[in-house]
Amino acid sequence: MTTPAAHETPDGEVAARARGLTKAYGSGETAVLALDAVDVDIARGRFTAVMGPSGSGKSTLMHCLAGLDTVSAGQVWLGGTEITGLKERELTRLRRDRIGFVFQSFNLIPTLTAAENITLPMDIAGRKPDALWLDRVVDTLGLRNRLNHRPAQLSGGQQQRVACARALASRPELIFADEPTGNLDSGAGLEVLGFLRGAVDDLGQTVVMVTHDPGAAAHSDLVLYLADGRIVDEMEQPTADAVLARMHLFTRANPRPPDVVVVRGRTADDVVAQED
Ligand SMILES: Nc1ncnc2c1ncn2[C@@H]1O[C@H](COP(=O)(O)OP(=O)(O)OP(=O)(O)O)[C@@H](O)[C@H]1O
Repeated sequence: MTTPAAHETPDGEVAARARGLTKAYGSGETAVLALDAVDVDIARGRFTAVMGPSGSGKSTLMHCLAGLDTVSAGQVWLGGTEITGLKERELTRLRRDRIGFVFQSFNLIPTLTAAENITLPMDIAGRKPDALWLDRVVDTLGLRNRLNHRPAQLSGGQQQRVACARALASRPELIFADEPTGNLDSGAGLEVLGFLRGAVDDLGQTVVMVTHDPGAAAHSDLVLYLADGRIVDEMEQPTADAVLARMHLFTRANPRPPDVVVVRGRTADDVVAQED
């Protein structure tokens, strides 16, 4: 590994960790506290969804965990590497070598074929893809017959599958997906979510997905709820109904969630019972 490890995290099962993660934009009266002393562990080999109202800090959390944004205070680790304090060049290398990204808008290069798009980050890095792994990724994502197509010749769902394959190609430690189904119809969205689920279950990958969609979050193992820059709740083994009920609880009963977590539970019935 080329990136210097400053401090080791105590737990090898954690793919990413933040302690006291604080991010403020601007200063003085116009300052915005996007993240307010967040502590979070992203478990290795799991699918974690991050939800919360618009402006709650979801993208900022993802960007800080991925080393795309600097932090105002606190520490972030990727695996055993503390990334807070790394120089931009080191961060660029770390992102390239150890993190995969899937964006809402696919971000494919229109002049390249699907195959070329998939291997582009590794080509830029001068790394040779592991052929067996790449084969497995291409087959898992059902792209075998589309490898010579350019993005314009592919449906939205197929383009996002190419983007997923690109994120997986280097077998990264962590994949961040920011609203990966936001530009897809529900059928194509379900397909992509199924593939992200498969990347965790069948390929042993770790996925963190930002989403507004309870149906998408239901594909994850764990939902983290952000509000006002803080993690205010979490839900294991979510269902779409339970996620929806929890969202309603925050927006209807507690537009500004309290300091402490007051509601835990899995089903809509649980939430209604506690509201009563
Ligand atoms: N570059 C920036 N400069 C100033 N303020 C910013 C910047 N980026 C984000 N913010 C502010 O930080 C807060 C958190 O933003 P963030 O984009 O993380 O929220 P989000 O939960 O991802 O929202 P959305 O669901 O709408 O994408 C918001 O108040 C936002 O206006």
